[in-house]
Amino acid sequence: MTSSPFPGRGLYVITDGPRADLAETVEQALIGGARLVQYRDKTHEPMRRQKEANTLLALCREYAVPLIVNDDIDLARIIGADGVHLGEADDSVANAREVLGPNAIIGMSCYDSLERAQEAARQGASYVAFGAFFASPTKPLARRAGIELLRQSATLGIPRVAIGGITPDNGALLVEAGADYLAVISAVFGAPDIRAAAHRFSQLYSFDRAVSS
Ligand SMILES: Cc1ncc(COP(=O)(O)OP(=O)(O)O)c(N)n1
Ligand SMILES: Cc1ncsc1CCOP(=O)(O)O
Ligand SMILES: [Mg+2]
Repeated sequence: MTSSPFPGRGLYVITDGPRADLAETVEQALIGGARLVQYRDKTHEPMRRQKEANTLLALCREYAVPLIVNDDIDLARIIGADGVHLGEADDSVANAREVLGPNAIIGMSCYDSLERAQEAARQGASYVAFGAFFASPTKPLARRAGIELLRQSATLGIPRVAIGGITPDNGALLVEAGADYLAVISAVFGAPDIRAAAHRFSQLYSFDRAVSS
């Protein structure tokens, strides 16, 4: 099974539900340095979801940042998104790859399980996500993971994303432990200044940019 590489490390912002200023807030996060965007909307309004996802895709293209759709392989296919994020309630990596093709970015939630991550990598996932590492305001009942999982998964061979209650302050620990991306909702989209919040997260990876530039 082929998996698709995708660039770099950094801030991975995830939207959370309908909001009138969705596109503006995502643009602020992009200006602040977000390197991946996920459209996550747990409602069941297909027309609105498709319209919003299309708008975000056009915006992400302007900033050359991939757009990932949460849960919904069909929506990702219909709008031509860069990929999909799957959880334990969703379809398999293999099926998503079949539908979206070899270049799609396919992410898989692995919660606190190294075994699940190894299986996802074997099936051709582009990245795995662990967490929640901290108490999440967005998903208070999310299963918790320990930071050691990031060190234990160092040899997986695909990027590792950390999620759950991450702030610019506690995020440094996760980056140091090996998180390639920090996936964040509330500490970016709930911040009074979204661009500044995104910039603070991006700074946690500024060493990478200094090395690669
Ligand atoms: C990057 C990233 N990591 C984890 C999740 C959570 O996925 P899941 O467990 O399927 O939960 P929902 O987000 O669908 O509620 C994610 N979306 N993104
Ligand atoms: C979708 C998801 N899965 C585990 S925690 C979480 C929510 C992350 O949001 P926040 O950054 O607000 O904790
Ligand atoms: Mg899901």
